[in-house]
Amino acid sequence: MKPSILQVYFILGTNNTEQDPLEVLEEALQGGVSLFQFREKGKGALIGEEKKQMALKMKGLCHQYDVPFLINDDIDLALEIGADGVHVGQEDEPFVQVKSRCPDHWIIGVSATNEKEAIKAKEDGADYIGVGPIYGTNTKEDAKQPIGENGLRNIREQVGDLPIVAIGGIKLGHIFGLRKAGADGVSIITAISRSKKPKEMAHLFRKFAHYQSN
Ligand SMILES: Cc1ncc(COP(=O)(O)OP(=O)(O)O)c(N)n1
Ligand SMILES: Cc1ncsc1CCOP(=O)(O)O
Ligand SMILES: [Mg+2]
Repeated sequence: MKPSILQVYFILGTNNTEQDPLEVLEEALQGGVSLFQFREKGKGALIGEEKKQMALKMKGLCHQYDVPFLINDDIDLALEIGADGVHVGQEDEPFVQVKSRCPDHWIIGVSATNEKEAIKAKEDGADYIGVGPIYGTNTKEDAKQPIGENGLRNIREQVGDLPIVAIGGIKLGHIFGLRKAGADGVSIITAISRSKKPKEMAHLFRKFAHYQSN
């Protein structure tokens, strides 16, 4: 997997916006997000057939824009609808088991909050790690204490060139510091999903991320 695919990694669930989630996703894709994760959990989250239908619509949109479509946590759904990958955390189905169930070409990401988790994910063969929360976030109810840019830097020092995406409370102005601390990209929910202009916001994230990488 090319690390540049992580440049602007947008995550969305239906409860992360007051707008039509499919419109928000399409705008974000038009703005230039490079990777997408469907993360349907928490209050009012869709389940069963409704969740599946939403996932299928989101996958269709992502593919129209040539953006890989990943699913958070729900490996069964990802396999059923033919996603392009999955993301799992430390409390989810173990990575090694997930890897053995999924096609070789899939992108499989793992969360890491500290150096030990990051090193283990690298040894296990994760395609990338989602490192955070970097800053405070209201989006994830069970989020750990923020690790800051120093925490990210320490993890980068331990994992060599393993692709890293930073996550948690990220706003546009954070990109430069995060790239400097070793992130290949940023993973965002609120800054795009609750923006009045998701397309413009996604475009700015892409522009900044791209500028920094050149
Ligand atoms: C890119 C990325 N990084 C981290 C996470 C968090 O995963 P997890 O710790 O399993 O928490 P939930 O998102 O499942 O609540 C992520 N989803 N994506
Ligand atoms: C899923 C997740 N994992 C760590 S923080 C977080 C939430 C990120 O959302 P936001 O960009 O709104 O802070
Ligand atoms: Mg999870």
